[in-house]
Amino acid sequence: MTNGQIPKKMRLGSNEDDFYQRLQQQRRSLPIHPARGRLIHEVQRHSSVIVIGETGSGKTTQIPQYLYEAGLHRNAVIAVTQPRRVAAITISKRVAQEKKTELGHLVGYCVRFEDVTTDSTKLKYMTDGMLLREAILDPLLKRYSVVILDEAHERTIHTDVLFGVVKAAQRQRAEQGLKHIKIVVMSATMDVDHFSKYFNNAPVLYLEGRQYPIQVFYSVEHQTDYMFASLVTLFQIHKKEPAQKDVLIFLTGQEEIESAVKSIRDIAKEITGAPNLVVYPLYSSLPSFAQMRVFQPTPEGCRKVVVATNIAETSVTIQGIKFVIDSGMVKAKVYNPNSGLDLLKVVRVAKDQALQRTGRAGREAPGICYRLYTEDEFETFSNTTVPEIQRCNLASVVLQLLAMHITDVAAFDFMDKPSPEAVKKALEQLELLSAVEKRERYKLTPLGRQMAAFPLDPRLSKVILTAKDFQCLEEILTIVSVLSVDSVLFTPPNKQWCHENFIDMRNMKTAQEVRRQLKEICERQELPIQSCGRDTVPIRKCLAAGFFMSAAELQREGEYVTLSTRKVVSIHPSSVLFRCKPGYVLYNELTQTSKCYMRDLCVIDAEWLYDTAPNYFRNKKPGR
Ligand SMILES: Nc1ncnc2c1ncn2[C@@H]1O[C@H](COP(=O)(O)OP(=O)(O)OP(=O)(O)O)[C@@H](O)[C@H]1O
Repeated sequence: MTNGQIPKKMRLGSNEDDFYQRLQQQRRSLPIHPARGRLIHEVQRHSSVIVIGETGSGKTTQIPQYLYEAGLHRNAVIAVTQPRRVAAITISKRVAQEKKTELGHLVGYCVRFEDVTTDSTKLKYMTDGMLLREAILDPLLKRYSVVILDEAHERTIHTDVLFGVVKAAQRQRAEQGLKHIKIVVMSATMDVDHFSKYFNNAPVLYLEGRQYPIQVFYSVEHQTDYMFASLVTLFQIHKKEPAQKDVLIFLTGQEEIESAVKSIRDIAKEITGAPNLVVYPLYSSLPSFAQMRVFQPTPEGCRKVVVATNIAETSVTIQGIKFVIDSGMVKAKVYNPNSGLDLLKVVRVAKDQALQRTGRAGREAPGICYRLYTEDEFETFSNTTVPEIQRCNLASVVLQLLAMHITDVAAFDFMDKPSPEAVKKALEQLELLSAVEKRERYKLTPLGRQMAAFPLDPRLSKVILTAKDFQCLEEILTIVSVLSVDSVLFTPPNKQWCHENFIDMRNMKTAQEVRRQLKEICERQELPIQSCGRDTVPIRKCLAAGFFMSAAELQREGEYVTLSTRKVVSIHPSSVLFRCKPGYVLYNELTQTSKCYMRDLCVIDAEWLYDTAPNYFRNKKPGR
C-alpha cells in the first residue's frame, strides 16, 4: 500500500460487499417484502398454500429464502419447480448471490442433463420434469420438506402430473405418520379458485403491488406480418432511445428467430447515429452457455436486443430490458387423439401469456410493452392456455405414471383430466412399443421399465434398447442425441471449420453432451455399446422398431401418406431426400406450415415394418 494503491484482493472484497449490501437493499424494497411474516405464518399453519402476486414482485427469488430463513426446510430440501430450465438456472444463480454463497452449495439447480447440487443444498431450483423423474424412484419425495410449484399457470404436462404426485405424497406421508410435506403453488396469473379447490381448499394469499409500472401500447390496426411489425417497432425504439435501454422481442421458433436476428444485424449496419446493437437469439434448443449470454450486462454505449421464444416468457429477469415487443404468437403442440399425431403449430397466445410477456419489462425500472395486435384482438384471446395435458401425446407421461406404480392412469387425480381417448391412445402406443402389457390392468413390461429410465420420448428409448439386438448402439446413441437437439445443420454466413461444413457448433456441442449422458444410462443398464460399421441396415431397422407408427408411403401422384392415418404429408424441402422420394420413410416430427411437412427422415423397407410390428401393420398393408 506504500504506493497508495489498495491491493486488488481487498478492493475486490469491498466491491463484493457493496454488491451484497445492494442486493439486500433490493430484496427489502421488493413488493413481497412487507408480506414476509404473513407468508411464513400461512405456510406454517397450512399444508398447502396458493400464492398469487404480480410479475416481478419477488415470488420466485424470495419465498424460498423466507421459508428457509424461518427454518421450514427442517434439515431437508426446499424444491422450487420451474417449467423451463433457463429459469431454474438463472434464478438459482441470483438467489445464490443474494445468499452470498457459491452456486451448488446452499442454493443449487437441477435440470435435464445438468445437476448443480450437493448434499448441502437446501434450496433446489429444478425443472418440473426433473422432480417428476425423482418421484419415480421416491414417490413420497422424502428428501423434501416443501415443494414450491412455480409458474403453475403454465400447466405444462409435467407440472400437471406433479400436482397429482405431490398431492399424493402429502396424503401418504400424513397417513404413514412421516414428516409433513408443504405445498406452495405460485403464479402471477392463474385461476385461483380452480387451484385452491384442487389443493383441498388451500388458502389463497394475494400479494399486493408491483415494483415498477409498465405501460402497454396496442397496435392501432391488425398486423398481417408480425415479424415485419416487430422489426419496424424495434427500429423505431432504437432510433429515439439512448443506449442501455434494452429490448426483448417474442417470436415463435428457432428458424424465425435466427432469421430475425440476421435481419436486425443487417439493418443495424445501415443506421448511423444510434447506439451499437448486440443481438442475441434465445430458444430452448440453444445450449446453456449460449442461452446464458443474454443475461450478461449490456456493454457500455450499446443496446441489447434479445429475440426469444416463450422460454423467456415467465420467471426470468433479463437485466437491462426496458421494452418488450410481443408478436402475440407462440408455437404450440397440438395433438389429435384420433390420429395420434402431435403437430407443432403457430397460434395466438392466451391472455395470461401476454401478461407474463409484459411482465418481463419493468423489473429493474419502469418499462413499456408494445403488443403487435389491437386491443379488440386481445379481448378475443382465451383467458388461459389450454393445459398441455389436454393437447399432447401422453405416451411419455403414461409411461412415467406406470413406472411410479400408478396403474389406473385414467383415475389419476389430474387437476383437469386428459381425454379418455388420449389416455387410451397412449396406452395403445406403449403396448405397440412392447412397453406395457394388458392383463387385468395395463402394467409395465421389463422393457417398459428400462425405457422409463431414459429422459426421452418412448419411441427413442425403444430405439436405444433395440440397438443391442442389431449391435449398433454406438451409432444409435449418436442419432438419438442429434434428434434431441434442434437441427445440427446450418447455412454458414462466414468461415471456420464448422461453418464450412454446415454444422451448427452450438447444437452439435449440446448433442455431444446429451450423448455422453445417455451413454451413462446405457452403461448402468449394462447394454453392450457396439458398432455396426458401415452397414446402415441395422441402424435403420432399429429406428423402425421405435418409429414404425411414424411411417409414410409414397403415392403415385408423388405425395406421401402416413400409414397410421393416411394423412397427406410432404418431405421438408431442407431434407436431402426432397428430390429422391424413396418409397417408405420414417419421420421424427410433423410441422404444419403451408403444407404438413415431415422432418428428420430415414429411408426404410416396407418389410421391416411388418417384421417389427406385425399386428399393427396387418390392416395397413404397406408395400402390398
Ligand atoms: N437475475 C437478476 N438480475 C437482476 N435482478 C433480478 C434478477 N432476478 C430477479 N431480479 C429482481 O428481483 C425481482 C423479483 O424477481 P422474481 O423472479 O422473484 O419475481 P416473481 O414475482 O417471481 O416474478 P414472475 O412472476 O415474473 O416470475 C425482479 O423484478 C428483479 O427486480
